[in-house]
Amino acid sequence: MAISVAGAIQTIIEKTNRTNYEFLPIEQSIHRICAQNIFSTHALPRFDNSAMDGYAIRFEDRNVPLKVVDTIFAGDDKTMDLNANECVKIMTGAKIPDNCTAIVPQEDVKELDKQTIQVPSNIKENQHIRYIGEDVKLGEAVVLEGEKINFAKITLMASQGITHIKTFKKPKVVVFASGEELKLHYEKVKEYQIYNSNTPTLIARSEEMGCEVNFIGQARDSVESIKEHIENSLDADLIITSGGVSVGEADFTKEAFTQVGFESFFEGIIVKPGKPTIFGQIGSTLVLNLPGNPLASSLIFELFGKILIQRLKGESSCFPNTILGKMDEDLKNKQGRVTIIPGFFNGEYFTASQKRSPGMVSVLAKCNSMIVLNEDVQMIKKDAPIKILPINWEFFTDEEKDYLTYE
Ligand SMILES: Nc1nc2c(c(=O)[nH]1)N[C@H]1C(S)=C(S)[C@@H](COP(=O)(O)OP(=O)(O)OC[C@H]3O[C@@H](n4cnc5c(N)ncnc54)[C@H](O)[C@@H]3O)O[C@H]1N2
Ligand code: MOO
Repeated sequence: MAISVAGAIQTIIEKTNRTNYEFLPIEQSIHRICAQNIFSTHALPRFDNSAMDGYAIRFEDRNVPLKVVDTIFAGDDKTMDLNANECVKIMTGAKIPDNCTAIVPQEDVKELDKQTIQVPSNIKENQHIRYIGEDVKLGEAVVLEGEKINFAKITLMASQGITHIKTFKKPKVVVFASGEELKLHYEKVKEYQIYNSNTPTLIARSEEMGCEVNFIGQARDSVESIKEHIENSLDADLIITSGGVSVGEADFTKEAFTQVGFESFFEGIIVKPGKPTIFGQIGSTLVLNLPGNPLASSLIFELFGKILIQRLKGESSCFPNTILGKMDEDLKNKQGRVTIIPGFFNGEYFTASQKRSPGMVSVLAKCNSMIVLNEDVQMIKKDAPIKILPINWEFFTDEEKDYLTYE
């Protein structure tokens, strides 16, 4: 029985989670998912310090000549108090005297003689002081379980003296396809054969998403061959196949999966394209059977496969997020199923791809995003607000844009 889009997502979330972990040096943890809660053990700044090279003074002394009694450098371990009408020369990052209430930058100060300075009277109390804990408080969350490690989290961890971090292991994914008409790209094709473009696509996309992907060749269209490929893949967390899920007479995928103890969670999603998608498991290995049609298989991977992999990675952000844009021209739609429309978003307008039949191969090479229309949508008017889901998305463009924000 085919399931709704929302039901399919719910099932994927319920059936998928992550527990295996490994410890990594923080520099190698980039793009991995944190498997522990880390809280700060050092406040940042660790102590009140100067943000400028200049003079540390008591604010109440700003109108009188000040005697320079000492110099404090960053890294000095000096604890002191200022007496009335005294100041110290101080460097950026150096610990300030306990009762210092303003730093005056060197260039704002008038030297009266070698030992005496006068500061401008219009300075502000607490200026140029970086206070303990204003950046990171003691006990504040640094990285939480389920968060993705990016360069900025590495900054935070390094600033806390953390050397290693518990991360979820990369999900192990196996990708293969079946079909007598298919040849892999390094093989010779006869006139009646085509290249298998789905397997390399799904391998690349899974790898891009942070999986450890194994390539195990291609099954022939026979139950025995597909079974052999499945049995060889049962140490994986996820098997992704494409093709053979429909009702054709040469579609042996279902039969082969049944024979190795496949339990299905759903068979078919009420979505266009990609309705014949199947999701289930064999033992502890999850299985996503995508349709053979190349565009259908890629779009289903984008909407459902990515959620599945986010979950397998242990990432708490696993639901698709959207960006608001506008439709660049009227778009007609056939009602009945939730429909995935690939297209190109230029930062303001979304242009639906003219080519989008499920069997096409070339479509996503010219797209960077998609929209997902509810089943009752007949028409999206030009300029209507729409929710855009990124696909190939890096925030760069080939035309130079004015990126400044104006009042
Ligand atoms: N009578 C029906 N026929 C079909 C139905 C249906 O409901 N009733 N559904 C159609 C839909 S929708 C889809 S999607 C396809 C799904 O078919 P399969 O998943 O069984 O895929 P195949 O039959 O093996 O192939 C379909 C198509 O895609 C090409 N293909 C397959 N694998 C690859 C690959 N790895 N790389 C590139 N191209 C691939 C294959 O040559 C076929 O052209 O079924 C419809 N039919
Ligand atoms: O679902 Mo199949 O949608 O034609 O490609």
